[in-house]
Amino acid sequence: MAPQGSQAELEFGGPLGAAALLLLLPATMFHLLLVARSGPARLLGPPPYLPELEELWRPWALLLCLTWLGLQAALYLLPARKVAEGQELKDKSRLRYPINGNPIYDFFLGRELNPRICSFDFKYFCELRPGLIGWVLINLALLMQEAELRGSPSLAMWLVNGFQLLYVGDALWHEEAVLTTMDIIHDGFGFMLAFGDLAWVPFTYSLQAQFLLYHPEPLGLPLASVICLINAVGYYIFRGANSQKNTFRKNPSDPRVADLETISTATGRRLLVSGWWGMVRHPNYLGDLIMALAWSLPCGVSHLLPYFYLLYFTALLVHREARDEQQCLQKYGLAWHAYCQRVPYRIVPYIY
Ligand SMILES: NC(=O)C1=CN([C@@H]2O[C@H](COP(=O)(O)OP(=O)(O)OC[C@H]3O[C@@H](n4cnc5c(N)ncnc54)[C@H](OP(=O)(O)O)[C@@H]3O)[C@@H](O)[C@H]2O)C=CC1
Ligand SMILES: CC(C)=CCC[C@@H](C)[C@H]1CC=C2C3=C(CC[C@@]21C)[C@@]1(C)CC[C@H](O)C(C)(C)[C@@H]1CC3
Repeated sequence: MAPQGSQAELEFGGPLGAAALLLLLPATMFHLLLVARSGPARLLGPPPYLPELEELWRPWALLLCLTWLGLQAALYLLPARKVAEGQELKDKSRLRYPINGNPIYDFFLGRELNPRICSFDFKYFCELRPGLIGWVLINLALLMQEAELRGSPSLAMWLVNGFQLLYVGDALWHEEAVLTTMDIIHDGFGFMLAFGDLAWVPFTYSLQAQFLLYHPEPLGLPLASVICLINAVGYYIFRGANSQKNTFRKNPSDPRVADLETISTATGRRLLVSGWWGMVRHPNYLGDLIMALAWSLPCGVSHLLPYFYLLYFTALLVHREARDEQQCLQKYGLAWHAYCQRVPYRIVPYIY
């Protein structure tokens, strides 16, 4: 988390940006859900209707959410699990004093870096399990609803379910890699991650399946094969890049990465300058974006709504890349400049 106090560099547009996002994120999520089930499914138009307040309050829905979190928390606490050591955190041994923190900014980004009760780590717990598995369950429910409605799920629905199941399965399989993300090391546990993990991910990441339930899209085998190929290329780049960096960070002399070219930094850590990380400075983002495209294509091109994820995700990754760049510049100084000269493109080769 950025140091607190007057010299702290504020991110996300500071308190004003944080206040805007506090309102915009829930509003966008409701808008998308209302629009997805309307006939015209117009992303940019007003919502077709606004539900009454009573419609938004169902005691059993709250009970369901709490049961879901409780179940995930119980599984998380199971004693039969591997204990992994995390990265050294940015706040190391420094004491922090709550002087003049901006309440809106702090509420959005969170003051506490890794809030825990005993061994229960709230941020780590929320980052993966309830939201990501919830997303797959919502997708599955929509697939079954389509089967009830139309006799069988459409090919487009199968593709969207399959691609996103692969993505979530991959995240859970490589669970330990989450410990090196900026969310765990750098960001506090505030509204952004709590809302992002528990509401935004399951409800907006399942938008394509929601759209398909109300707007069936006929899809032939040839086009479906091309879309599968696009997803496979994206996944290959995403997994290849993430695994290469994780292997290198764990053990630079691992035979799978030992031959790659690197540059030294003053911290003693080295930076990869060949392999995936010699192509662009964020090859994993490129793979993720290609997959995002493959998740939207089964929904056809008649509506913008199924492409919302691709648009939002592009903005999120461009912003995230800029934040990471800033942090790496602070960490590695001149060595980072040398890396940028050697690998000039950030995400898309020869374009960006
Ligand atoms: N679906 C979704 O909503 C989202 C998905 N993601 C995905 O999460 C994954 C993780 O992304 P993220 O946490 O942003 O960060 P990255 O996995 O890209 O990690 C960035 C860090 O990697 C290290 N690094 C950078 N360049 C090099 C290099 N050349 N050699 C060795 N190490 C290097 C640096 O840390 P250090 O040197 O300290 O190791 C840097 O801070 C990505 O695949 C991304 O696409 C991310 C956000 C949202
Ligand atoms: C502005 C806004 C909507 C903020 C919320 C952002 C969060 C939804 C994302 C921030 C980083 C994330 C990651 C994943 C999911 C989305 C959030 C929480 C992730 C768990 C998805 C699966 C990947 O394999 C991953 C584990 C690498 C990834 C980590 C980052």
